[in-house]
Amino acid sequence: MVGAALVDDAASPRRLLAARRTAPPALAGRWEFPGGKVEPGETGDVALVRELDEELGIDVVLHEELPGPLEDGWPLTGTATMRVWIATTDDVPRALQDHDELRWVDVDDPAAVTALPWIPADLPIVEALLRRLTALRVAQ
Ligand SMILES: Nc1nc2c([nH]c(=O)n2[C@H]2C[C@H](O)[C@@H](COP(=O)(O)OP(=O)(O)OP(=O)(O)O)O2)c(=O)[nH]1
Repeated sequence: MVGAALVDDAASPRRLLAARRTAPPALAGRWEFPGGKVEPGETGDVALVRELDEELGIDVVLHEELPGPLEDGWPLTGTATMRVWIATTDDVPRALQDHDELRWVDVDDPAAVTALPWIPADLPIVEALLRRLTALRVAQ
């Protein structure tokens, strides 16, 4: 799997896009990083650019990857893993597929961000991401 931490500005991120899933029933209503499955023959970055076009109707630029504890990024449930990239877009994301709500959340309010009902496997990713985004801001 691949997912995007879509932010308003790669150098000085203030807002992060969370997306609320519509399916399957066990995950509907939970927030996640937009993205999906890498198809045969695709690299992860190519798959992520395609998924964001399909799901949100946006062209994205991928910036750094958020390193996870595994070679393939972050553990999800079962044996699945997800690589996550910080991404930006000049377009306005729309919930075209797989989501019923998109929300720009405030990176400076980590308690509010982590209080959203994320897919449980995403919470460690969200926490590491917030630390990384804060570090990028401080470096400015
Ligand atoms: N997209 C995404 N999937 C996640 C996250 N966290 C997490 O556990 N998952 C799981 C949920 C699903 O079982 C799987 C991704 O499935 P998906 O429906 O988004 O991707 P897909 O490419 O198979 O589906 P589709 O776009 O063809 O509909 O990974 C996350 O942050 N983003």
